[in-house]
Amino acid sequence: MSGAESDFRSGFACFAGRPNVGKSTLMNALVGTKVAITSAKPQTTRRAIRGIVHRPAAQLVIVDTPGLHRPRTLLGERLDSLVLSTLTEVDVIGFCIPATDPVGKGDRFIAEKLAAVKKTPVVAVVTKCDLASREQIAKQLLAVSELADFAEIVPVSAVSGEQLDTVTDILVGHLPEGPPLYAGGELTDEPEQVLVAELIREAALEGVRDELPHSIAVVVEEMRPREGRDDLLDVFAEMYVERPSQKAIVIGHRGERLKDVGTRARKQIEALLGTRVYLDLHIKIAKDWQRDPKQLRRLGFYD
Ligand SMILES: Nc1nc2c(ncn2[C@@H]2O[C@H](COP(=O)(O)OP(=O)(O)OP(=O)(O)O)[C@@H](O)[C@H]2O)c(=O)[nH]1
Repeated sequence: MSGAESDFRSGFACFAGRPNVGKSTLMNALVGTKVAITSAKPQTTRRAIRGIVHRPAAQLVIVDTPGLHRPRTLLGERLDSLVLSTLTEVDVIGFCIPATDPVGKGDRFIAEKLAAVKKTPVVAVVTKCDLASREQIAKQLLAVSELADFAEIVPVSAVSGEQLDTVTDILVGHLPEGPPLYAGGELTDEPEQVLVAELIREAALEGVRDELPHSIAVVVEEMRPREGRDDLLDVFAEMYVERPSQKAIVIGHRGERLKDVGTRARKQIEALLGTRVYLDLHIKIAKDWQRDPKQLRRLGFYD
């Protein structure tokens, strides 16, 4: 490795914190205008990626933390392996606490959970500082310092942009040395429907990748909030295989496999979009779609 390469740092960060503390806004502000929710996954990491911060000497990949965003799952029995594995897989955790609210029970609860993930350093990020006075910020920094033993504490405002670079620098400081995980151009700006389709395809391929390496395509026909419910998104998707024998594999004995695929895909989609999802998934046979230009276009593979 050359000297320049060995100075390069790359790795993963995630943000935790109570709802509404400004995690999404901060992530988007750090990533800049090129916000990309992408499901691209390096190596074995299977997390939804929020965005990638490119620096001359570093690449910071911000991943979503399902569960720790939402009190329902946080307080429920679902502070489960998914959340914990995300927390242990990242190189640094940003714990967001707003400057505007007193430190409370919810913050303490999350702080304890984060402290239990001993392996991963936690940086406390005091958000929304544009809404607080200097004294308020100073007091909050002190209160936060008493909450747990953080690697660092940094005040920031995603809205005014104050200290955004500092937050990035601090997070990057906790990344290991290593080459970029993504090429600059690899950062896609794909629409959500494409990402959702990709998550369903991934779930369908699990366990049958060898049998059906390239034969599954997924198209999300429609995504819309359930009428009268602002917490539920209906996702209508079609999965295409090339032959009846493949359909049988995907469906599995008594439909068990398809049910599993639906459940796993739904969880991933919920984590990506941060909302509850009803997934309506059907399988269709598109005979030899890989060799048919018209079908390829329909399935989203353009020349
Ligand atoms: N003034 C100000 N408002 C902010 C800032 N960051 C976030 N907000 C606002 O706070 C609200 C919540 O922000 P989000 O980024 O959605 O918070 P979140 O933590 O991702 O929320 P959940 O998705 O519910 O977990 C939004 O109305 C934001 O516009 C900030 O730095 N300054």
